[in-house]
This record gives sequence, C-alpha cells and structure tokens, in this order.
Amino acid sequence: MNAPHKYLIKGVSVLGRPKTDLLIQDGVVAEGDAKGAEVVDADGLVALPGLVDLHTHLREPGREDAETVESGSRAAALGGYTAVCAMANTSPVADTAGVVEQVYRLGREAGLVDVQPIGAVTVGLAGERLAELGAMATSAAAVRIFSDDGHCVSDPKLMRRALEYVKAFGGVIAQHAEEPRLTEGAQMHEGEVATRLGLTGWPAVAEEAIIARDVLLAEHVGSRLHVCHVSTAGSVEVLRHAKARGVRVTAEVTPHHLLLTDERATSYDPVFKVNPPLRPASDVEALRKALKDGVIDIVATDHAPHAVEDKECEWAYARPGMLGLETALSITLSVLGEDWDLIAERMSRAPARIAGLDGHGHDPVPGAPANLTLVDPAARRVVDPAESASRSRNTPYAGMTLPGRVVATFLRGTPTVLDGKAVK
Ligand SMILES: NC(=O)N[C@@H](CC(=O)O)C(=O)O
Repeated sequence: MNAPHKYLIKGVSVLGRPKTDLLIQDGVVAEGDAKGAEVVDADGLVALPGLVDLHTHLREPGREDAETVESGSRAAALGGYTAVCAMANTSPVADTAGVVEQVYRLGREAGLVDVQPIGAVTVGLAGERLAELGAMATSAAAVRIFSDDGHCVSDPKLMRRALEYVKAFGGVIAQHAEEPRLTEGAQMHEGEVATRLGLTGWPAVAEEAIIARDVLLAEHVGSRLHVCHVSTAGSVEVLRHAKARGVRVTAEVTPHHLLLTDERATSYDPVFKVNPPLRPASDVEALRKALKDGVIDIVATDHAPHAVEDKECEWAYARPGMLGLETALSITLSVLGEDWDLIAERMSRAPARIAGLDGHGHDPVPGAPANLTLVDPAARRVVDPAESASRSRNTPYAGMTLPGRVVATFLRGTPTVLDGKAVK
C-alpha cells in the first residue's frame, strides 16, 4: 500500500472526552510533529479502541461460498473491528495445528483485521475425544481459546479434561451451552410463541443446566471457562452466583439477543432462526441489565454467514445463524446509549483480555498501538443486505434504521476503512 505512514486525526473525541488531535505514526498513537501527516477530519467523531470479536464464523476452509477469511475480515473492519477470533466449525474442522495455521495465515494475507483462530475442543467437533489442544497452542497460530461452538461439549468428563488441559498454558474453554438431549428437534425458543406456531421448543433450561454444570467444573479444576452467546435470564443468575463465588468464568451476549425477541418467528422467515434461539422480552431485558452491570463481560457477534440455499428455504430446513459484524456496534450503541467507556470495555478491552490479544483493547492515547475506530454517533443508516461486505446476506436487520456509522478503522496505524469504505 502506498498510504503515508502518518495520519493526523483532527478534532476527535476520544471515548466522548473533549476534542483533541491524534497523531498516528509507525503503528502507534504518537506525540510530536504532525508535519507531512495526512489529515483526517474527525469533527463530531468518537475514537474507540479497535473492536475485538471473540466469536466470528469465517467459513474458510470449506464453505467459501458463504464467507472467506478475506470477506469476513472486510466486514469486520467495516464494523470497526481490528481483531476477530475465528470459530473452529469449518470443514475440515480447525482441530489440528495445520488448519489453525492455515486460517491464521489467510488472516495475515488479507491484512484487514487480526484473525486469531479458535481451536476445536474435540476431534471433528464429535464430542468423543480431545483434539490436539497442545499442538494448536504451540503452533504458529498460538491458540488460546478452544470451542466446539455449534455443538456443546456435553460429556462432563471430556469437559473436565479439557479444562484441566488448557489450565497448563492459561487457555480457556468457550462453551456452546446446550444440553443436546433437551433440544432434540428444536426450532425456536420453547414458550408461548412456539406453541402458537406449532414448532418444537428449545427450553431455557437446556442452556442453564450446562452453564451450572460447567461453572462447578471450572471451579473444581481452577481453570477458565467462557460461556458463548448467553441468552436467558436464568443463565444470568447462574453466572452471577458463580462470579460471586470467584469462579473464573466470563460470558458473552450477541447483539441479536440484546435486541430481537422470539415474536420474530411469527413471520416464519428463517433469517430469524438462530442458535441459541431468540428469546422473550423478559430475557432480553435481563441480558441488557447483565451487560450493564458486568455479569456479562462482552458483546460478541456470533457472525454466522449462510449461503442463500441454506437460509431461503422452509424454517425447519434452514441453518441457524445471522450476520453480525457490520451492525454490532450500532446495536450495542442503541442498547447502551453513548456510554463510550462502557462500549469500549464490552466490545474491545474485555474481549482482548479474555482472548489474550495484547496488541488490542488499548484506548487510543499516546503510546498505544494504533488499533482504533472512528465512529459518527449522529449518523443513521438503513440496513441494506446488498451493501454487506459479507458473501452472505442473512442479516436480521434489513430495512431497520440503526444509529451510528463507522467512518474509519486503523490496524497498526494503517487504515483499513476510510470515509466508511474499505481501503482494499
Ligand atoms: N449461532 C448459530 O446459529 N450458528 C452457528 C453455530 C451455532 O452456534 O449453532 C453457525 O456456525 O452457523
């Protein structure tokens, strides 16, 4: 790239503080002589630390028709992200050093965000025997998070062994909490709407029972547990209790579980089919409260692109999952309001800490790595699926007007997004 290595971001508000100028040079936020710097007019814009997504499905290798590392990275940069953790449910599964190194290398080649691969917990996500966790940890990808996401590690003995194994190198097991026996044939949240529609229900207790078991296992082993896409008020209470006991557990919530309810299923539009399913308003309320008070540590997108044939079909045959990277910040902004420090904590600092991504999650102040995003909080935009950088179109927000727009994103001092457009 021929871009200059020096930028002056003029008149920006860092996390809502009074306006200032930020000099970006040689990959860091610098102080000193701005001569020769390219000026970015940031009047009215807010600077945040580059966002970090702990839960992204990039689909490569295997389903490059739905997403590639490059297309997903572009969607991430446009959403204000500078790092994403790529889930292991690819084809082949990311359960060996070879596959995680491939994903890591593809991320570096795309060069739009840092792609940190997540390794599978069990071979082929089959839940039968542990994958080569050590080989993935010592590979060039230096994997620290392991997850069978899409599947639950439902065997308690395997879960215990996995927690014990990763403890040795400070790793973390990210659990997709779903007791499979309780969700056989499930199509949506088990409740009044499912009864009305005649669809098989996915009960809240299927999630809550696994979280309760896992926090006890994590406490017993003294290891780190992360809970993916928490979706019920009952799960929040289990987590609150575990945290009060000092269990080393962290948790995420997705933007869609913070905004949408199971009423959406009445449209029978499979764009609203997701795992775990959309829940009633009382759960949404509890999740919002937990995100504010810290029982839920982070917002993670669970960006789950799917090809047209896997989504535009009958509800029962559709794959679960929704796009998330390009809309997550707007939705979090609509839920938390302009509390920039809290948004930075839940979408950048805390996920960077959990993932051990040392170069990310730093506020854009002199001396920090220049991983940052500039947001226009006053902008409104109507979501148009055709405009997405993703290869897939399954956004549940089509036609909705959302607050906030990412104007620019910098990765180690190089812009990946300028004027709201991807630079490459
Ligand atoms: N969240 C989803 O609805 N889908 C995920 C996997 C999963 O968690 O089922 C996917 O990979 O598509």
